[in-house]
Order: sequence, then C-alpha cells, then structure tokens
Amino acid sequence: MERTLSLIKPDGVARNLIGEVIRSFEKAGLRVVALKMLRLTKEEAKEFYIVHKERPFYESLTDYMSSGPIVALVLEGEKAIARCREIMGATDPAEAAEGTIRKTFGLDKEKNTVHGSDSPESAAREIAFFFSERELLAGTR
Ligand SMILES: Nc1ncnc2c1ncn2[C@@H]1O[C@H](COP(=O)(O)OP(=O)(O)OP(=O)(O)O)[C@@H](O)[C@H]1O
Repeated sequence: MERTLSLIKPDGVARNLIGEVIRSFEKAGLRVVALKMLRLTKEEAKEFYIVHKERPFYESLTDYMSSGPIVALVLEGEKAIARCREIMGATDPAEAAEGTIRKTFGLDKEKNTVHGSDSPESAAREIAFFFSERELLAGTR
C-alpha cells in the first residue's frame, strides 16, 4: 500500500473546499490516514518547495503558500501517488482534464487548490515534513 502527501492550498481553504477536495480523494478509494490544518511561515514554504528554488515563480509561490491556512493530508491506497495526481489534474487548471479537482476549482497556474507528491521519494520527504511517526501511527488501521 502506497502513501502520498496532499495539501489543500490557501485558495481551497479560503473558498470552503476542504470537504469537496477530501471527498474527491475518498470517492476514488484513497484513504485519509493523517490530516491537519496549519499555516506555513515563509521560511517553511521555501523549505517545502526547495526543489523549485531556481524557478521564476519560487518567490510568488512561497508567498502564496504562506498567505493563509492550508490542510495537509496523508492519503493511502494502491498507486496512491499516481492516483492522487490523476484526481488533481494538470498543474494549470486551464489544461486539466474535465472532472479533476484543478479543472473544477483551480483559479490559475499558481492558485491551483491542491498539491500532491510526484514520486515515492518526494512522498516520503513531504510526509515527514508535516507529520511525526506518532501522528502517522495514529491513523493506521
Ligand atoms: N508557471 C507557474 N507560475 C506560477 N506558479 C506555478 C507555475 N508552475 C507551477 N507553479 C506552482 O508551483 C507548484 C509546483 O509546481 P510543479 O511544477 O511541481 O507542479 P505540480 O507538480 O503540478 O504541482 P504540485 O507539486 O503542487 O502538486 C504548482 O502546483 C503551482 O502552484
């Protein structure tokens, strides 16, 4: 069974989409095994997105990600990483497939409502970024 890290970004929390986003994942058979609401500092956002530090959108993205509360979720299921990304849709909501979270709710390329880990390595790193072993154990069924 695979695990992935998903975030409901500030635009999703601000527009009362927490339930809708979690529903989309649960409907597709992914199980929530850990969850919390928090607000990243600018420094934490920069650390989380460190792989993008050379990209032109790094400053704007990390300002945005630290601009309001987010929800962090650990999702579990078969091929959870790929399935989560499929349910989210393409980075740019304008290019995302019909029925995906980003197509339905995303505002633009940056404010695209959700994040999902892109590989087993990033999932492990990102899960550990937000959750302790104890918090992860608590959700194990
Ligand atoms: N051209 C861009 N302009 C502004 N923001 C962008 C741009 N490209 C990506 N971003 C922001 O940076 C995030 C990470 O970019 P990445 O290319 O890793 O996309 P992703 O893998 O689809 O998204 P995520 O990693 O958040 O699941 C995007 O989700 C988006 O919020």
